[in-house]
Amino acid sequence: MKKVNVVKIFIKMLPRYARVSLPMFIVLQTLSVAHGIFIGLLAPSMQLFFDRVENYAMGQRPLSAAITGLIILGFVQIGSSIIAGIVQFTRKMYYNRAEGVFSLELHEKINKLPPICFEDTKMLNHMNKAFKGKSESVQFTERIIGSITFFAVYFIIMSAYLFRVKPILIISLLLIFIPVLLTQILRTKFFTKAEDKSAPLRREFDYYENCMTGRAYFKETRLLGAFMFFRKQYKDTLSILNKIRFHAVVKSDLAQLGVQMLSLGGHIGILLLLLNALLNGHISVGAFVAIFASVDAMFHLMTRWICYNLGDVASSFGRVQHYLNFLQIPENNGMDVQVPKNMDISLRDVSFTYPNANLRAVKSISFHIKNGETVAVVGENGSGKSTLIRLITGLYVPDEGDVLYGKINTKEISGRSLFKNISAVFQKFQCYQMTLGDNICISHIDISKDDSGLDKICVQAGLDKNDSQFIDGYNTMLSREFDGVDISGGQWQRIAIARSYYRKHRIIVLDEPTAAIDPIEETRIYNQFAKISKNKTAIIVTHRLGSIKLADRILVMKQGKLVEQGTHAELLTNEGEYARLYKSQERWYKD
Ligand SMILES: Nc1ncnc2c1ncn2[C@@H]1O[C@H](COP(=O)(O)OP(=O)(O)OP(=O)(O)O)[C@@H](O)[C@H]1O
Repeated sequence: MKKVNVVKIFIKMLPRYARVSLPMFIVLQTLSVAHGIFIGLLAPSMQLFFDRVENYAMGQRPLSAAITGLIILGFVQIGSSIIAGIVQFTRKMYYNRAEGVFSLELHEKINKLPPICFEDTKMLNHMNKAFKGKSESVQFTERIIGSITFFAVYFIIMSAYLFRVKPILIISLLLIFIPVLLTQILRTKFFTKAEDKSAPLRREFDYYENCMTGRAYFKETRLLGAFMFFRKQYKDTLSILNKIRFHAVVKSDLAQLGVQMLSLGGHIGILLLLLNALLNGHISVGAFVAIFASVDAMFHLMTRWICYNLGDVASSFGRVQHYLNFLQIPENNGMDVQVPKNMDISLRDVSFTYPNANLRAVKSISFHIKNGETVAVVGENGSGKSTLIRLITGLYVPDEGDVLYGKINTKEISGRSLFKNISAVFQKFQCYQMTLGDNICISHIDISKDDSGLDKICVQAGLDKNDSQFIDGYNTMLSREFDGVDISGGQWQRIAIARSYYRKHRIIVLDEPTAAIDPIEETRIYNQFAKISKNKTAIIVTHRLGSIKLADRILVMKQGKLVEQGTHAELLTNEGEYARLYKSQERWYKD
C-alpha cells in the first residue's frame, strides 16, 4: 500500500462526506462552529457577571448591570446546551446517512468487480479491510472536521481570552495539554499491544461459543457429544484472554495513576498562576473565578480532543486508506453490447488457473455448443466441470484461449451484457431467508409477481406451493430466524430450480441441480426440463449419469481435460471414461 498522510486522506474524504447531503453538512458545521464559540464564551461571560457583581457590591455599578451580566451568562450557558443538543442530533442523523451512502457505494463497487476477485485471497482480504475502513471513514472525517469547527474555535477563543486577561495564563493550556497527551500515548501503547494479542484469541473464543450454542452446529455437537470438547477449548482460550486483559489493565491503571498525579500538578500550577496574578492585582476576582471554574471544562475538552478525535483518527487512518484504495481498483467491465439471442457458443483452446493456485483447473479445452443444444458435462470430483461452467457463462474469463458467443469474446464484453440471457442453478445454490415468492423472483424486482405464471414455474420445478408447509403460499417466510418455516434440502433445491426458470433466458445452466432430490422426482424434473428447454441452449452438470440420457451430447472431463464427447449410446460403445463411470453406477443398482 502506498504511504500517504492523514491530510491527503482527509482531502479525499471531505468531498465524499460533504456530498452525502450538502445543505445538512453546511448546517451541521455552522452549528458546530457556533457550539465552539458559545463554549468559548462561557469563561468571559462568567467573568463579566462576577466583575459586575463585585462592582455592584462596591457601589461602582448599578444592580441592572449585574442583572445584564447574569442574563448574558444565562444566554451563553443555555445557548451552548441547546446548540450541543442540536449538534449531537444532527451529527447522528448525518452519520447514519453517510454510513448508508458509503455502504451502498461499496456494494456497487464490489458488484462491478470481476467475479474472479472472489476466488483471490488477497482480494478478499482487501475487501474485508475496505468494509472495516468504510465503517470508520465516517468517524475519521467527522473527527477531523470537528477538530477544526469545534475544538480549534474553542481553543482559539480561550487562548485569546487568557491572553487578554494575562498573557502568562496561556501556559495553563500547556499544563492541561501535556498530562492529557501522556495519558493517550500510554493508553494506546498498552491497549494496542493487548488488542493485537487478544484479537485472534477472541475470534477463536467466539467460534467455540458458536460451536456449543449455534444453530448450525447444535445437531453435531449434541449427537457426537462434542459439547465438553468445545467447552474446554472455550475455557482455555478465555483464561489466556483474561490474563492478557489483566496485565493490560494493571499496566494502564498504574500509568493512569501517574498521569493523574501529573494532572493534579497541572491543576495546582494553574491555581498558583491565577493566585499570583490575583494577589498582584493583575486579574480581577471575576477573572480568577471564571478561569478557575473553566479548568475542568478545559481538561475535559482537551481529553476529548486528544483521546477521541486525534486518537480515533490515528487508529482508523490505515483502514480508511484501504477503503479509498479499494474504491480505486479498476473495474475492467468490458463493453456493453447487445448479445444476439440465438447464437452458438465456442471454446477455443481454453485454459484456466485459479488465483493463488499452482495447477490449471481446466486445460486446453475446445468444443462447440450449437444454439438450442442440450449438453451434459460429467466427470469425477475435481475434474473441472464447475470451472468449465463458470468459463462458459463468462463468470470467469480464460487465462489462455477464448470463449465466444457467436463472434463475441467473453473477455471483451461486460458481464451485464453477457448474463442478460443466461440463467443458472449452481451447485452451492443460495437459500435466501426471504419469502417463497421473493426466493423465486429475485431476478426481476421490477416485474409485479403474477401468481399464475409463478404456479406454472413451480409445477415445472416440482414445487407445490399448496404444500402444508407453505402456510402463506408465496408469502411464506422461509426462515425460522425470521419467524418463518424450515424446509428440507430437496425443497430448497426445487426453489433454486424454479428461480432459474423464472429468469428470462436463452441459455440455462444446471450444476448438480438435483443432488438433494429423490430419484423418482429427479426423473420427473428432468422430463419437465427437457420440455421447457426446447429450443434453448442447456448445459447440465451431474454425477447421476442415468438422468442425462436426454442430453444431445455428453462432454466427459478428467483432470481438467475434455477426454470424450458424444451421445450416451456412442460413449458406451467407446468403452472409455464415460462407460467406466456409467457402469460403476449401474452396478450399484443391479447388485
Ligand atoms: N476457488 C478455487 N481456488 C483454487 N482451486 C480451485 C477453486 N475451485 C476449484 N478449484 C480446483 O479446481 C479443480 C476443478 O474444480 P471444480 O470444482 O471445477 O471440479 P468439479 O469437477 O466441478 O468437482 P465436483 O464434482 O466435486 O463439483 C479442482 O482441483 C479444485 O481443487
